[in-house]
Amino acid sequence: MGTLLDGKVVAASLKEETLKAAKELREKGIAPKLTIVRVGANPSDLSYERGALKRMEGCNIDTEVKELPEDITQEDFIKALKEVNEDKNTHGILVFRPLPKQLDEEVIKYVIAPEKDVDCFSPTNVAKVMEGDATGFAPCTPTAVMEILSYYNVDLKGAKSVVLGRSMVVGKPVAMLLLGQNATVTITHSKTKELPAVCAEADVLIAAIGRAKMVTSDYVKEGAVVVDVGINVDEEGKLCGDVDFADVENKASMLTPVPGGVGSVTTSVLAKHVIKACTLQNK
Ligand SMILES: Nc1nc(=O)c2c([nH]1)NC[C@@H]1CN(c3ccc(C(=O)N[C@@H](CCC(=O)O)C(=O)O)cc3)C=[N+]21
Repeated sequence: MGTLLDGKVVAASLKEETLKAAKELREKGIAPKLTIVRVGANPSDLSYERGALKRMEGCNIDTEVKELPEDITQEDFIKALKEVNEDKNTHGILVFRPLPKQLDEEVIKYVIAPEKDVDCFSPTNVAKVMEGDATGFAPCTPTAVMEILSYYNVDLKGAKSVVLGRSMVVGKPVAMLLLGQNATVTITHSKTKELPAVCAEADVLIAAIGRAKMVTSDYVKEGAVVVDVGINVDEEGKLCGDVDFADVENKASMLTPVPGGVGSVTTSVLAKHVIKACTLQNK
């Protein structure tokens, strides 16, 4: 079988860098802090929150969770978010999404302070991802994909990369990040004609379609690098990716597992972004 791209190893390497940077900030009397804004108590938000809080603790980053009622009005939500924007002790803000439907994300995304927006909610940061402007914050999950590829020295220059999925949280931004590393990028989705054949041309395949085990060996070229961004639940109620691991593992040269792949690096990227935000705010 191919090489397992182990997210835990990549996460540990990122944590080392982040801890060192946190220590240096604290020596200057600055305590890096992430504030999480959560509306209600959605299980997938809570699951990410648990992982994020644990990771921040391990990286010596302070945290606060601003828990808001499920039925909060748009006006009250904006007021609460502005308070976090203005909190001098908060350097990074993570707003769990999607927000409940009475809240209009198309309006709220302009409210979050771009310099504290560590998961790319603000259009300012979305634009910076498009422009390849490193002063911004790309979303944490696509950045985790890039960290894994970089850690394992996957050469992206000129590589044929295919992104399966076009969401604003993964597909589109990861395509821009790959392009930034000089990959040749194709974005595919559920309407793509001859989808398996298009994916099977990829040297590097990023699966972010959100359908359990959809990517079988007929989507994969012999020797391809396959990164699985999916977090789904299978028939047995177990966590699984978009890739049918058992079917693909002997065809791919490198492959991420789920769990233990991209998902386990995402919170380390979040921590890295909080440190970056804190450093930039104290220049
Ligand atoms: N602005 C924003 N950004 C997000 O990234 C975001 C969000 N809002 N809202 C909620 C969803 C949900 N989400 C999860 C991530 C990992 C696990 C998860 O299960 N992680 C496993 C690891 C999985 C693995 O290893 O692949 C763990 O932490 O142990 C769950 C949920 C992020 N989200």
